[in-house]
Formats: sequence, structure tokens, C-alpha cells
Amino acid sequence: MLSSSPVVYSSGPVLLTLLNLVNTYTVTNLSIFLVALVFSFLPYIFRNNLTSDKGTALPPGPPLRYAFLRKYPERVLHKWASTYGPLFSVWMGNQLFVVISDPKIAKDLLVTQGAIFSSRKNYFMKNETILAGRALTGSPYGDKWRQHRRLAMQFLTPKAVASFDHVLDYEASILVRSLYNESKQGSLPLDAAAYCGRYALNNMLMISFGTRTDSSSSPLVERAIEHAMEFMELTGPWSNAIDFIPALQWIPTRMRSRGRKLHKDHLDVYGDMYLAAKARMDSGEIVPECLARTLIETGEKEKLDWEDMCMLTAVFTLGGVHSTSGLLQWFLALIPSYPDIQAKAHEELDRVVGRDQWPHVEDEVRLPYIRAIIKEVQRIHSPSWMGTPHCSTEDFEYNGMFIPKDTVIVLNLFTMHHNEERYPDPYTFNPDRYLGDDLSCAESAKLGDPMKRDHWAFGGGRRICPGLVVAERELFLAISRILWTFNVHALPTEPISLEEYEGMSGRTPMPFRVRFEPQHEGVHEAVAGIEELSC
Ligand code: HEM
Repeated sequence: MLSSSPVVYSSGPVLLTLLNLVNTYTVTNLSIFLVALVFSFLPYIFRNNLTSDKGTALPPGPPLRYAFLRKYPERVLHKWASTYGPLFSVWMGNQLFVVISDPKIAKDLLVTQGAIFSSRKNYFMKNETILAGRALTGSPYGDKWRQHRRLAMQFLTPKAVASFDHVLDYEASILVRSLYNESKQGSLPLDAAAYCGRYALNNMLMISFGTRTDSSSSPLVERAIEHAMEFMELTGPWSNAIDFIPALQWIPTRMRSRGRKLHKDHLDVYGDMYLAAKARMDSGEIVPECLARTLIETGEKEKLDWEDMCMLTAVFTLGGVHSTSGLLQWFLALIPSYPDIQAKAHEELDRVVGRDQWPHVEDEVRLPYIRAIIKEVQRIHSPSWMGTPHCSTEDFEYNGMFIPKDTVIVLNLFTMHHNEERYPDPYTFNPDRYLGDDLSCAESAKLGDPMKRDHWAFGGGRRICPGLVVAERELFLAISRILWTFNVHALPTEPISLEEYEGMSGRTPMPFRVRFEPQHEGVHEAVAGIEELSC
């Protein structure tokens, strides 16, 4: 009893004490657990201030890690460049990025140290899922990349491009003819996006497959543009948490399915076109000189498999359609706001080319103002503000800063193209800044002084865009002919936004319509002689 009574009488306090103990124990444990949890997450939240063996620190950068950067990532990069300087670093999940915002640093790293800074990161979405480790653009720096680049360059050197001049010339005529006819000689406003897309697509289809589409409403135009847009959406260097958080790669997310679907779509579309070219060759038809024909003839010797061939031809369309078409759209979005610039261009065309015929490739050297307009459009609306990032293959120290192996290297084109010192009054669209610059983009990229390079829209170093010669020629033919043919006007009730854009990195303006007013009486005759060829 005695022994039990205290228990009976003291059961309340004892229970309370016990509960308190349990509570204290639980609370302490919980606190420990929470503290441990917070600490274990810290490395995923804060940047890792890695140092080299010698103790050299990374380039400075924001203290937090990011999973992705939202729309308009160039604005964030521009802000960080002003805070942390022209070479800064940022962690995206578990991936270190080093961002270059200065032409001299770009040259030092991408060109002078090209042996170290010319690879590509094996991104889960872009390289593994969509391109399946194949296409030139995503290949790591090595023998396979060299082989694919050599095969592609057979069609992209200045000499090879000259042999396609008749194709580019014809497609530019068709572009202008379509704008003239579809706008009913300027009486109906047009959204020119599909026409620009078809122009760039037909040029790439002729070079890749020796074929073309014969209407802007062809399903292939729609599909190619849709695929290019989807590619941009899924592969922007900052856009995917799935690339930076490996656990997400194992989960069946919508993002992962979209990537897989795009891979299959590429094989379907380009595989079918490749097979069509092969069937034409097998039946004895003469297929014009083109990349597919070369691959069919040399594929065995080059040891290329089916996916290699599909992806190599796909990359011309992926690399060359949306970019060129995006620049044409930016030109059309900008030019109506600058009647004085249009008038100056018309004056140059009248003086140099006259009104009896429109400009041809040979006229380019005699039209410095038209060339200046094109360079200025590329500067102020580069169709990708981050280019295609490179990746380092060795540890490197630069100006007292450590850049580890496997770092993603990004050119911050927005900041580079708005550098006050290189481009005074950088936010103003002013083609005059390029008067006196007689170099092509390819020649300009080779200048010893990087501050004199025209712009960096085609990237730099060993991975510089191999399509820049053809792209420059396409842009010249299209823009000079549009200016020769039309006065381009905005619609008073439909303002065109030059700030916003579609997609992840500045590629195309928001949809807009303009009026294409025929400029003079020579226009009708120039357009009337053009016939649409079937594919
Ligand atoms: C105005 C039009 C174009 C622009 C602004 C442009 C821009 C670029 C940029 C910034 C790069 C990455 C360069 C680097 O890594 O530093 C690139 C790569 C590439 N471009 Fe273009 N491009 C254009 C047109 C074309 C055309 C017409 C083609 C095809 C004929 C093309 C095919 C490629 C390919 C295959 C690559 C990957 C090269 C490699 O990784 O080695 N591009 N382009």
C-alpha cells in the first residue's frame, strides 16, 4: 500500500514529469533534427566558395544557388554583371556557371584558351534527351565533334555558300513576292513571322536536303518552327531545374516527356526527309548537291549511324531557321519606328542599285548603310542573349580567379552589346555606329582587338557559329530587298513591343503586324517575274 500509495497519489506529477521529459526529449530531438535539416540543406541553398589547390577563389557572384532563372534571364545577368563585375560566377543547383560580360575576357578565354574552353556541358535535357548526344551543337569537344563540324563545313565555307547563291537569291525573291501578294500590294497588314520562317527554312532545306516548301502554310513550316521554339523553350541555359537537380531526372515529369517527344519528332521529321532524299537517289534521280546527299554517299566510310545522320541534318534547321528568321522579325519590328533610317536606306538603294532591279549579292559591298542596319539589328536584338554556353575541360586560373574543370561558360551578350565604351548610347538603334566597318561578321570575328569586333551574336572561339557566312548572306538579301521594295509602316492601333519577346532568350518579338507599302513603280515588275517552284 505504502509503496503503492505514493504512486497513486503522485501519479499526476510523475506522469507530468514523464510527459515533460518526453516532450523535452522530443523538442530537443526535433530541434536537433531541424537544425541538422537546415544545415544539410545549406549547401543546396548557398553558393559553394570553392578554391583551387593554391587557394585561388572563384570569380565573385551571388550568395545563393538558383534552380533556374525566369523569363528575361539577361536582365538578371546584366544586374549581376554591374554588381560583381565582368567575370562572375553563379551556382545553378549543383552546376557552376561563369559568366563573361566583357569582349577582352571573351577573347582571352574562348579564343586564346580555346583548347580548354570549347566543350559543351552534357545537359540532361538538351544533350542526353533531345539530341541523344549526337548533334554537332551539343557535342563535347573531341573527335566526333571535329568530324561532324568538318562534314557540316563542306556546305558552309564562303566558297560553298557562293555555290548556293542562286538558292538564297531565289528564296529572297519569293519572300518579297509573298509579302507583296499576300498583303494585296500593301493594302492588308501582315504578320510576317511565317514568311520569315519559311524563307530561312527553305534555305536550310535546300542546303540540307535539296528540297523546299512551296507555301508558307505548308505543315513542314509550321512543324519546323514549332520544333525550333520547343527546342529553345526546353534548352535555354538557365531554364530547367531538371538540368541542375539530378533527382528530377528520374521522375516522369512533363518536362522530361516534352524532351523525349521532341527527340522523336526530330527523328521523324528529319529521318523522313533523309529517306526521301535516299529514295530519290536510289531511283536514279539527280538530287542537288546537299548535306543529306553527302551523308548518304559517305556515311559508311565516315561510320555514321542513323541517328548521327538525322541529327546532323536537324542541326542545320535547328541552328539556322529560328535565328535567321528571328533577326528578320526584329528588323521588321524595329524599322517602322525609324522613318529617317528607312529614308536613308531608300536613298542608298536608289543611288547604288536604281529602281529597275533589286539588289543582288554582288551589291552588298556597295551598300554600307544597309550592312550597317543589319549589324545594328544583330547588336540590339541578338536572337539569343546567352549564345550557346561553352564548358571548360581543365582547371584554369584567370586574373587571380579560379575556373574549375566542367564549369559552364556563358557569354552575356546583352551586357556586351550594351557596353557604353564600345557602343556609345547603347540603347539607341543607330546604324551609323557601323559606318566605316567594311568587314563581314566572319572577318570581324578574327580581329586582333576584341573591342573592334562588330558584335558577338555568332558566339566565339572554336565553336563560333559555322553558319555565319550563310546567315549573313541571307540577311543581306532579305533585308536589302524588303527595303528596296517597301516602306514598312506600323499600324497606329497596334503598337509593337520592342521590350518583350517570345521564348526564353530574346529570339523573336511578340506577334505583330505591319503594312508593306510598295515603294515605287519598279516594284510590280520586279515581283511579277518570279514564279514559285514546286518542291
Ligand atoms: C543569324 C543567324 C544565326 C545566329 C545569330 C547564330 C548564332 C549561333 C551561336 C551564338 C552559336 C554558338 C556559338 C558558340 O558556341 O560560341 C551557334 C552555333 C551553331 N550554329 Fe548558328 N547562328 C545563326 C545561323 C546559323 C545557320 C544559318 C546555321 C546552319 C547552316 C547555324 C548552325 C549552327 C551550328 C551547327 C552551331 C553549333 C556549332 C558547334 O557547336 O560547333 N547557325 N550559332
